[in-house]
Amino acid sequence: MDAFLDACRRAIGATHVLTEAADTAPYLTDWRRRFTGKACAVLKPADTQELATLVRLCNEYKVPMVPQGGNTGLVLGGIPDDSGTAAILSLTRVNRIRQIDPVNNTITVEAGCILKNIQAAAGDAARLFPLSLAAEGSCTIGGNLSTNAGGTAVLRYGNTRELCLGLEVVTPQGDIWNGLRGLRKDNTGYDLRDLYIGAEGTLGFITAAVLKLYPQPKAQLTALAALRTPDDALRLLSLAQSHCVSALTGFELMSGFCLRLVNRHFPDMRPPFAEEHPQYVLLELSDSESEEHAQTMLEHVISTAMQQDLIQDAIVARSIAQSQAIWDIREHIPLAQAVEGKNIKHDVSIPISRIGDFIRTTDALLQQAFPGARMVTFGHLGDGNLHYNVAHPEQETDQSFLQKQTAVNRVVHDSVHQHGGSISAEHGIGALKRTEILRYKSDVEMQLMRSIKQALDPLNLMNPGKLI
Ligand SMILES: O=C(O)CC[C@@H](O)C(=O)O
Ligand SMILES: [Zn+2]
Repeated sequence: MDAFLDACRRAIGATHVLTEAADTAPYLTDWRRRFTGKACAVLKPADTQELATLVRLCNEYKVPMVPQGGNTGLVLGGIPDDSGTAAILSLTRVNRIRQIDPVNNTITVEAGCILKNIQAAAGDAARLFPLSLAAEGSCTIGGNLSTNAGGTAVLRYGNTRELCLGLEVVTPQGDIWNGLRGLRKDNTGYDLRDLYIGAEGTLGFITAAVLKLYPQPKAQLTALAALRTPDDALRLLSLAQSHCVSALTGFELMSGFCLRLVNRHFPDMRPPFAEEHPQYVLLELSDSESEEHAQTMLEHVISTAMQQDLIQDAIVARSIAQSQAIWDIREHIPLAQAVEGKNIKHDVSIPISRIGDFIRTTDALLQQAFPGARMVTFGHLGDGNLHYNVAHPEQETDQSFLQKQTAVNRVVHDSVHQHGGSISAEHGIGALKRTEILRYKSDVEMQLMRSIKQALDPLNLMNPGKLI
């Protein structure tokens, strides 16, 4: 191990090879503090070349590698196991914006770029990079690509996969594949780009990407509606989609319990309604014409929904500050959950038409099996993606409830499966869901995935113990 670390120090400079406990600690525990792993070192290369050199060294010394970006993941995809054999390859210094091409509507960025910085660079060029999620101030695009992250604008712009035109990747052997093509059409063989996106670093490490840019909308409007049931929210979704078509860029469902949690832990944040309601929906419109046009569309949707008794109350933000206040409530749900205690997360997708039935059935099954369990149900309803998280009963501690994780997962994931859904919509599989997918994917599908892994990474050094 000493020889390996010395070689790493020669390759990237001793200050970028972290081995002291105080230096490595922030890289070893996940954001939710569910698990602390061990590593022989945290290696911080400056660029693709240095990363490739480190990967070659890891091959030579047979050191497993765990890639890490902003460490905001929710499924333990960027945390090593507790054997202490792996090296963490932190991409945070590989963070340049290489190029913006406003005519091609593309931006070329390195994996360690923080998402918010990419949005800002696009904004400076009068363009929009639409990927948006609560962790955008610290998550990195390499992690977004490796998990095929979703977020709050997938309804209109798609997930990270759909925003990516090309990749640069360091292969498991330490070669550099330059696939940084900014092409919208390219039918020249297997789509390696799509193979690497969502592979969670198990097939190689993404070091840079060409991303799509869009025109900036002329106006953005946010509204918050109060409703009785998820089924009413689905009817509202149909209404808003048929009236606003592609101008509807966000449609987020939040249960009354989610907003009570936010208010409990962030007392300034509460929905601006006189009474509490069972469900809420945040709608966002991005309009290419004008503020007035957006206003007219949104008011039409809301008044029609009120006439049809789909919504009980609603507020349309009149300023950027009001819009931000509504988004703040939504974005604080993950934070409020973290303060409340460690819950059992399920990031699921269900055919949109079956979501009402999924929530009703699964709530009842859980209440029967785990009386007092509290469902924190929210998410990107327009994408059929629910965060169906289960928090401990008030009379039980979170640690004691976590012991029941496998049994809780069984109820929820079996129900997801029965409703034709997926057990990971946007967070990935990581170490946390790795055994779960074995239950729901066919043997044929798992065997195809294993064959790909074996062909590309025969030594199993790339993020071992994750996904597959
Ligand atoms: O806390 C969660 O379960 C979801 C986090 C994130 O995907 C979100 O939509 O805010
Ligand atoms: Zn989400």
